[in-house]
Amino acid sequence: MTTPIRSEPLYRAADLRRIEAAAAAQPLMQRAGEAAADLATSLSRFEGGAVLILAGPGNNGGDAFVAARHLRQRGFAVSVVFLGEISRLPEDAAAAYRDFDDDGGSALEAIPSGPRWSLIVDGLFGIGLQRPVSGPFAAMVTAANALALRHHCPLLALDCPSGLDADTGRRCGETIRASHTITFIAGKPGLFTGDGPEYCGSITHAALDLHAERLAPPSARTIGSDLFAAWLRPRAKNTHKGSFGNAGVLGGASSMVGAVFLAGRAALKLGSGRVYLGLIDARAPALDPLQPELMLRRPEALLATALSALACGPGMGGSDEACELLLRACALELPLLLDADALNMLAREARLQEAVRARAHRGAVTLLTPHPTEAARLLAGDTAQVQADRAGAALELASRYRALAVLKGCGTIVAAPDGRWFVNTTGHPALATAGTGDVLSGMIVALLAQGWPGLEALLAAVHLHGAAAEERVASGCGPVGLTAGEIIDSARLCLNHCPPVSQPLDCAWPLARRARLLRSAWLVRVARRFACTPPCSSWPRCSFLPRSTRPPNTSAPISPYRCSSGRATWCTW
Ligand SMILES: NC(=O)C1=CN([C@@H]2O[C@H](COP(=O)(O)OP(=O)(O)OC[C@H]3O[C@@H](n4cnc5c(N)ncnc54)[C@H](OP(=O)(O)O)[C@@H]3O)[C@@H](O)[C@H]2O)[C@@H](O)CC1
Ligand SMILES: [K+]
Repeated sequence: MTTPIRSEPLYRAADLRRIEAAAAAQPLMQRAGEAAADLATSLSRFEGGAVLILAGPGNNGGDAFVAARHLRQRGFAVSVVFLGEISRLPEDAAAAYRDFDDDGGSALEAIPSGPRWSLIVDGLFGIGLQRPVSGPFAAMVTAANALALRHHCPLLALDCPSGLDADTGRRCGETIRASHTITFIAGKPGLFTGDGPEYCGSITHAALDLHAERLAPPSARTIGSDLFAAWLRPRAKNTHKGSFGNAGVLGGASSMVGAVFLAGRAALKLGSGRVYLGLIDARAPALDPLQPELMLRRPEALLATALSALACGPGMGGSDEACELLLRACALELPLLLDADALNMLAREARLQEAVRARAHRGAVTLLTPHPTEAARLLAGDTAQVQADRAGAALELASRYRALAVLKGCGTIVAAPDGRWFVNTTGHPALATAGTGDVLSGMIVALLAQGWPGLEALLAAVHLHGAAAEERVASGCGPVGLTAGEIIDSARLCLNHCPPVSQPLDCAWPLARRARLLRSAWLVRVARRFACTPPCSSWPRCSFLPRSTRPPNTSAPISPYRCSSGRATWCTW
């Protein structure tokens, strides 16, 4: 399993500007360029090989000039192609160019044809991208992508791939398809949602000696198990099935009964004490032979059952009967999850919308889990609009329906009506198959039934659902042909292996801070050993992952490179 342990802060460009302003006195561009050069050194296919660096007209180009100078000094054959006017460079970038020039470097106007590139570095645009990449910039992006493919060399993007909107994850014209991205100061939401994961490759974070959260509150967070670890309590000994809630699933119109079975099986295996299914199809079987623990009922009987939480929508259809059942479900005072057909009915029926909003007034939790097309229906827009700003769409859903909202897809977004939002970093394209949404609904309702709060249940289920797909693919079951039902056992495995809040994480920082205050070299050594994996020379400036929270059996390196200066040596994604 490669489940991220810690949630990380994410900043939109406007919020990052606040951090940059607060730290304006610090040589951030020098640190960014140096961290980029460190990573470039470890990525380059040949020591001292030919490195192509693209520099743009803003500060992203400045980072590129600093990196170029360092790489030249380390013996690489560096070619910098600069698109812009030197006289119009911003102040920091102009200084970076002068240093590069003074060091004997020169900027070219076109990509030289001779060398076999060992590495390509993209420093065209970062968070300052304003419009679609076109004209000579687009030609440069196309050429860089083609060269990286032809020369089988890594393509390293500085801060974010040029052409990718770092706020939204939307492609804006021609876009660099990076194999690696080094992102500065803090993560940006667009790297993790929409087109971001496809275009960023492997993401490394260089904090540039800043602690972003001390300078500005984050715009959002990635989902890590620390966000819900408090609810991962060991089961008490003196318990019984009644201690873990009654989950209900309502749906299963004619020819769509399987959706309810999938949700029900997932609810059972994610720990709900009892699971009841209400099937609309009058000819539905009375038993799930593969999961006889599930209790099948007529929908009316399900709504009369003492449930702890209810999911409505899997295979529900859109009949008048389904709509009436949904209205009755909305009147119940229990956590209510609406998915699939229930969302389509909600988009269509004003009285349902009223009923959902009324739940918020009564303090009843409602959760919506649309995919982008369902979200578009709920927002009376189109799918492209939703995908253009996934976080914006999820927040709008949460506020319009006064409900917790999940916008599914690559980099699932979880949004709360109070404006908080989260981006999931687990998952796999193997999930793009029928029934995986039903499984997610079952997982969520299981956690709700066990008494989890709505937001934590959503965060955990979304995170574990993605982790389960990764686990299935890693074990050879997929990506092609992975079925929704196969995810359920892995989700159970992931839940049972999910680490609760770790002690070292909580106690290492205070210990380390105290050590620094006391200037005790011995205590510092102890704190460092306790906290860092691997022990890191740049402590306490680096971020550390406690040994005990390292994902078991992970093949992914925690720290893919270690810089010679001991600066910015960490990667958490
Ligand atoms: N500030 C700091 O402290 C630090 C900043 N850092 C680095 O700076 C980056 C942000 O720098 P930035 O704000 O200068 O923006 P950047 O991404 O270089 O682009 C702006 C330029 O591009 C132009 N332009 C935009 N879109 C275009 C298009 N489609 N086609 C053509 N031109 C287009 C735009 O022109 P304009 O729109 O003004 O005409 C302007 O000239 C950040 O990502 C990080 O890498 C790090 O060093 C850490 C410290
Ligand atoms: K870039």
